[in-house]
Amino acid sequence: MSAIVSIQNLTKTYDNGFVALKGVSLDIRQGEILALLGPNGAGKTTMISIICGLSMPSGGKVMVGGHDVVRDFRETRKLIGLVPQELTTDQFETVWNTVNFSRGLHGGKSNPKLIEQILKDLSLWEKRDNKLRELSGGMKRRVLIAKALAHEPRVLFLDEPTAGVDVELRRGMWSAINRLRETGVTVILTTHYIEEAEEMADRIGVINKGEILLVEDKRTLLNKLGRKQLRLELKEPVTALPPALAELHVTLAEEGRALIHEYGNGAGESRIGAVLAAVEREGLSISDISTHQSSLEDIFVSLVGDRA
Ligand SMILES: Nc1ncnc2c1ncn2[C@@H]1O[C@H](COP(=O)(O)OP(=O)(O)OP(=O)(O)O)[C@@H](O)[C@H]1O
Repeated sequence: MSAIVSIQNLTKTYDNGFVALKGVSLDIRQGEILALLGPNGAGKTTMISIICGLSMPSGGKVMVGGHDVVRDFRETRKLIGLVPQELTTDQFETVWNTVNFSRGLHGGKSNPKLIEQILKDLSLWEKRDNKLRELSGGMKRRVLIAKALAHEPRVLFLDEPTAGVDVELRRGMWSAINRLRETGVTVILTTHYIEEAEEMADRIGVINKGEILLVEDKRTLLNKLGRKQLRLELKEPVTALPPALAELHVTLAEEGRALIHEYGNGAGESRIGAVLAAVEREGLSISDISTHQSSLEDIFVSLVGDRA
């Protein structure tokens, strides 16, 4: 897949001397959903603002659809839709007018059929004649997405699309965003909800203190860094771990009432069979067995420390 957004060695130093981006390089692939995770102040908004031409880079280069975001600002802006966190448009305007006007603002020819489709996709069609102030918070957020889509961008940036939105609506927005991807739009979203990244993203980028810590295919990331844990509850607690089990990297937990065996790519080959056979040989009785796989959240916390 070719890169629709190419970021090379991007730096940003604010006027007060604060270095918000320290040489970020990243290729965003045509048609993917990329989730950018990072704690507060990591530099996500700074990076998006530069890509969207709202802020000047201090160094490095950003290309969108083959155009330089500084030199060819008009060209790149046409290709980009940005969904900010807050709705700043006229609250007394209707949904239809707000979205339709947004298309005109970007120089697009009137296209009522397209606006109708966007509103239907985002489940806003029934509300098209309502004023924005009459909508719920979740609906207002969807109006923001509709506005950004009205000029048919090829790349859509969503800054915290579901912050403060209830679980049901969040799921609705996820499916709306997935439908967008099916139409070939590249989606970059920032989120604090790890679950959102886990659910939606093809790739995950982790940014911290102005640096990209990693960008990885979601499945690869979970396989590479995710650990699995086998847990055996013992009927009778033991005071010491039999050497045969210690050799298999089994540890004792809960004051001798449980045995833990870590495996998975991050912790070497699985030797579950050998562990179970050794438990049997040692004459230990098991009352329960469970396994646990570390989540994206575990991985994220281990990458950026407790600032997540
Ligand atoms: N205009 C500015 N002048 C000086 N420093 C700034 C300015 N704007 C942002 N910063 C600083 O740059 C850093 C990165 O901010 P940015 O908004 O990009 O982070 P973020 O990852 O989007 O955070 P959040 O998750 O809280 O939205 C922060 O430490 C912030 O205080």
